[in-house]
Amino acid sequence: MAPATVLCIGMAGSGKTTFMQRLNSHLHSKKTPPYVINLDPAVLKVPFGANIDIRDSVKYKKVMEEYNLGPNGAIVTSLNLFSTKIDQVIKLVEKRSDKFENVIIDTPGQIECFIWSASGAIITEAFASTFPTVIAYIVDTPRNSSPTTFISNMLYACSILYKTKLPMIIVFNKTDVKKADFAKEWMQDFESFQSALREDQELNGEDGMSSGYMSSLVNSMSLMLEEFYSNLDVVGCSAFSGEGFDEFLDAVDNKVEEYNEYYKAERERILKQKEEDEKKRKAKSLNSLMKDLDIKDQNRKSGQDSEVLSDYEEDEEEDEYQGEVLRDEDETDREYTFPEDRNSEVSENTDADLQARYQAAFDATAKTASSKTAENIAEYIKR
Ligand SMILES: Nc1nc2c(ncn2[C@@H]2O[C@H](COP(=O)(O)OP(=O)(O)OP(=O)(O)O)[C@@H](O)[C@H]2O)c(=O)[nH]1
Repeated sequence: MAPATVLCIGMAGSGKTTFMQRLNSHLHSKKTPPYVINLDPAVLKVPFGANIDIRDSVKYKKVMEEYNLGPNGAIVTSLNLFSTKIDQVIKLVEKRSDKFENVIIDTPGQIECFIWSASGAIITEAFASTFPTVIAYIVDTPRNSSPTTFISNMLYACSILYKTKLPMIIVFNKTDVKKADFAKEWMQDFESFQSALREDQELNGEDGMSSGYMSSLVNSMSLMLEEFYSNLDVVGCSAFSGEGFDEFLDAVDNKVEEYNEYYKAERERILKQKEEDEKKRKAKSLNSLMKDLDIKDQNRKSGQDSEVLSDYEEDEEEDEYQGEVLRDEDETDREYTFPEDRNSEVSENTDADLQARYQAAFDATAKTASSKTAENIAEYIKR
C-alpha cells in the first residue's frame, strides 16, 4: 500500500517543526517509523532525523549571496532549485515505500514562499500524484483566541485548500497552553462565534480591528467559511506533551480514505484531460507545420520564390528609398546561435531534407517534454 504523505503547513512559529518532531517519535513508539523530509532551507537545526533534507542539496546562505536575494527570495529560489530534482526525490521515496506507512514533510514558515511559488506547487503536485497526500494545517491555538486572528488564519487555510485541492486536517497545536475547544465550537456554531466577536468588540472598543465595519466583515466571512469547515477534520494537539496525536493519526486515515475516494479520481480526471489537450495541441501544431512545408514545397516547384512579405518589402525599399543608404559596415554583426546556421546556404537542400529536420526537431521537443519535471512545470505554467 502506498504510504500516506502528511504535508505540514502553517504560519511561522505555529509549531510545525516541533509537531514534526513529536509525530516522528510518536510513530516510532508505535513501531511504524515514518519517512521524514525537511523542505525548510533556512532552518538552522532540524530536531529530527530527516531522510531527505533540502539543506543537503541547496545552501540557503550561498543562494542569498550568489543571487543577491533577501530571506524570502532566497527561500523561493532554494525551493526552485530543489524542485528541479523532485523526480529523483520521488524515486528515492518510492524505492523504500514498502518499508514505511507515512511520509511526513516539514515546510518553510513563510507559507507564501511554499504555497504560492511555482516550485511549491510542483513539489506538492509530485507527491500528490504519487502518494495519497494530506495537508496538516498547524495553528497556534493561544495566538488564535481572538476572533479576528482566528478568521484570518482560517481564510488562509481555505485558500490553501483551494490552491492544493488536497484533503486538509486543521491541527490546533499548543493545547498545553490553551485548549482548542473554543475554536472547535466557533467552527461548528456560528452563534457562539458571533457572541465571541461581540465580546471582543466590547472589550476593545470601536477602534482598530474591532470596528463596526470589521466585525460585520468578519461575521459575513465566518458565514462563508461554514462550507469550508464542513470539509475539514479538526484536531487539538500539543507537540510538547504529545496529547492528541492518536486522534491526529485517525484523522490522517480518514483523509487518506477521502483522498482515494474523491480526490484521486478527480486528479486523474484532470490529468487525463490535460494529456488529451496536450496531444491535440501537438497534433495541431504538427499539422500546421506540415501545411506550411507543403505550401513552401509547391511554391518552390512552381518557381514562386518571392511570395513572402519580406521579399516585397525588399523590392519596395530598393525602388523607393531615397535617403541615406545603409552601408554594409553599418549593419549589425550577425550572431550565430548554432554553428550549423552558418552553413544555411550550403544546406539549402532538398525539401525532404528540410522536412526531416523539422520532424527530428519536433520529436526531440516531444521527448524532452516527456520528463516528469518538465511536464509538471509545463502543467503549472499552463494553469
Ligand atoms: N507550549 C507549546 N509550545 C510549542 C508547542 N509546539 C511548538 N511550540 C513552541 O513554539 C515555538 C515555534 O515552534 P517551531 O516548531 O519552531 O515552529 P515552526 O512553525 O516550525 O516555526 P518556523 O519554522 O519558523 O515557521 C517554539 O518556541 C516551540 O517551542 C506546543 O505544543 N506547546
